[in-house]
Amino acid sequence: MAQYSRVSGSVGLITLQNPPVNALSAAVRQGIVDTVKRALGDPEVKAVVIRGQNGVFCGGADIKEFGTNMSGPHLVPMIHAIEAANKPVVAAIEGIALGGGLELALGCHYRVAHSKARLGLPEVTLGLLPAAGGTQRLPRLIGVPAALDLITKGRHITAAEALQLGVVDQVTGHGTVDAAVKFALSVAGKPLDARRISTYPCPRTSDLDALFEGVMQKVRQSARGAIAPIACVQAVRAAATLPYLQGMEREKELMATLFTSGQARALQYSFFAQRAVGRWSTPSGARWDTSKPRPVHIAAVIGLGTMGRGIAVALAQAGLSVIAVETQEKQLMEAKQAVSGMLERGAKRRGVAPALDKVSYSHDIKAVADADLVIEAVFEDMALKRTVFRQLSAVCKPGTVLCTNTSGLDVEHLASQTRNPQLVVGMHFFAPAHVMKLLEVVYGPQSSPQAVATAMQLGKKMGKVSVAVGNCRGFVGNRMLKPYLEQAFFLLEEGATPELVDRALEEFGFPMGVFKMSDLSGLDVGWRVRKADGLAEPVGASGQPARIRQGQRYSPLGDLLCEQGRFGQKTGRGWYQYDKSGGQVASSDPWLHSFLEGYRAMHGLVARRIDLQEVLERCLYALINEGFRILEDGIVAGPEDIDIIYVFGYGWPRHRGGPMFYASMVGLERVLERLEHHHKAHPDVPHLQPCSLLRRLVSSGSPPVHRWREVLKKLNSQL
Ligand SMILES: CCCCCC/C=C/CC(=O)SCCNC(=O)CCNC(=O)[C@H](O)C(C)(C)COP(=O)(O)OP(=O)(O)OC[C@H]1O[C@@H](n2cnc3c(N)ncnc32)[C@H](O)[C@@H]1OP(=O)(O)O
Repeated sequence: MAQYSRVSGSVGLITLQNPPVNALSAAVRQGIVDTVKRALGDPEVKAVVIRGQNGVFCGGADIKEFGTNMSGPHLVPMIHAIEAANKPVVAAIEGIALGGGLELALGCHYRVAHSKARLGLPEVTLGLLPAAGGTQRLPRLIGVPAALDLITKGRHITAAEALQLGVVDQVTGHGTVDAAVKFALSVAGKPLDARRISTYPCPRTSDLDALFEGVMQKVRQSARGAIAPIACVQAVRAAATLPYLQGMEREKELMATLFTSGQARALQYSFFAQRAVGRWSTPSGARWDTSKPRPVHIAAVIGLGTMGRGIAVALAQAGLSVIAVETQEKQLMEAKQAVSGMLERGAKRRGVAPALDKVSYSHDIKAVADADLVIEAVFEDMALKRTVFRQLSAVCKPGTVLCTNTSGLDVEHLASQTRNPQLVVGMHFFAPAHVMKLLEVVYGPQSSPQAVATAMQLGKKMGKVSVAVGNCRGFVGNRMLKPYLEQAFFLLEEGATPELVDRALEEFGFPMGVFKMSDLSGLDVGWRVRKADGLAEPVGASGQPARIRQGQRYSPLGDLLCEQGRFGQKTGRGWYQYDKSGGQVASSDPWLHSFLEGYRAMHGLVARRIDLQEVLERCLYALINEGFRILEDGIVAGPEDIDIIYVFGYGWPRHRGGPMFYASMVGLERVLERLEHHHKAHPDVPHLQPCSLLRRLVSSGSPPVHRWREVLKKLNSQL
């Protein structure tokens, strides 16, 4: 809706009303059309101001309407009518002007913004382009290079940057609407021809072809298969080379292709999934809206290795007082230097003062006595963690929430070491912890709703996307990673190379294939875990055959590489070779290929031709199958949790929505059929055996992913 009033005698004031972000729903668009008509038809009105209710100008088109039968007036003619008006129209921008919201403002003759407002055309992040004239007006207003930067990245800018670029005409630190009304009165009656952006020629840029070629190349590289950024470049090119109306036609054509694409559906799903994970619930009935978090002012970190340092930085940057504990004096000194450096670099990037005084350091665990919450980040060793939790339980004040940053060990077991197991949860950060957005908050059967709520809220404060998950080996992300890695190893045994497997996954959209990723994170990490699990014993030591362990097919390839000291990038050798220890550019390693040949020969394996499709099916469907098991086990509340974990923590391409969304796009029947096929070929691989939830979903008619929660509830109630 839009409300109309008259202010200061001769200014028509239009207020968009659609909380929380005044999205341009059909009702709002109709309201704008009606109120603009009214203002223009009122002889007493000399100028018009458009604002949004509750200090928010407009968050753009109503995303919830996409995929429905959209009714109501179209944005493009509505904005044209505003631009063509014979009375000045001023946008009063408070809060945000995003997407269609900014396009509406660009249709106005003037823009006045509050200093705290943020503006942008983020459509590309939803798999779209600014199709209400944004790709045609913005380059005409601020030039092609700046417009390309904003439109292809979907970057939000501050009011100060908007003023500098020429997107807005005035910035105010006080009442934006008052300033806009005053502005409107000052321009009433003045000619408007020079204020209609669509009539501007696009500012000339030297060597346009070279500019677009360069940008297109960069965009293709970073898009990893996403089509919207490419369409954005094409649309801006139309602005630079065609008359306005033809450019608008091109914008419409490109948008039509994007609008119905699977990628746009995936990205819009991801937008809502990211918000859905904040409305967490646990099987015991704890919920985001009924569980009250404890206030956390002082947080402590135990163990200042790579993870602990990153966590301390993230906590300090979020404004908490941090007690950083490392028992080894030398490592404490090194950590102090490293943390200070990270804080300084981060502050420089963000243009703020470094929060150095927020962190205090100690080698004594008793220093955490006053902390409201403690995050243990010591070496991934259960015995060590047990000791730390017993100590924490003894030294911390009553009510302190105790968290472990384990990446997969049993949170419940750690809780059992303490006097108050209900106050124990997992906070599984991803490296580097001050950069990566994902946080898995792991609740055990005894974790109190308050402890879960406290960790979830702290994650939010730290700028993380936090997902509440149940306690199981590897939680969600690493549990699903296991079958994925296992398939990659098996494919090598059967004839693939690391290069082939990585190519398939990178062409799918992962930033790095599984073997390059393994080289980056260190092969020794998984080796240690497999040794602890009694899997990675040298052949003969266990009396087990090399390729069968604990009754299942096993590939010792990773262990054999580790036995050779090939730990990946850090040793300059792994699945690839690097120019030096710590080198980052992977190149194919002839040694590895002859090693694989020798391995196959020793085990009587005959290499066969494996294509990219088989790599994708084996690796991704095995991972997805585990996702269904996780849903079946009630480890997460819905598929959105899994998808967000994979997009934010494991490099799953966002334009493919996440593994569970992808499965629903491929078609559950197809995923089931291919898993059955691969399981038949490899009956000794339990991870390829389709999980019963997948079968049940297929029997229920393969409902779309947004209906799985409901179907899951129904299926569970029938058990
Ligand atoms: C074929 C031709 C069709 C023509 C279509 C014309 C195309 C126009 C292009 C567009 O305008 S696309 C939309 C562009 N806008 C955006 O991408 C903004 C998306 N929103 C955000 O980035 C953030 O929500 C925010 C606005 C910065 C606010 O962030 P904040 O953290 O403060 O709150 P949230 O939790 O994110 O959001 C609160 C609440 O509002 C819902 N919401 C936000 N934006 C929209 C929107 N544009 N449409 C509908 N709903 C929106 C959000 O989902 C939250 O609600 P929920 O119930 O908690 O999910």
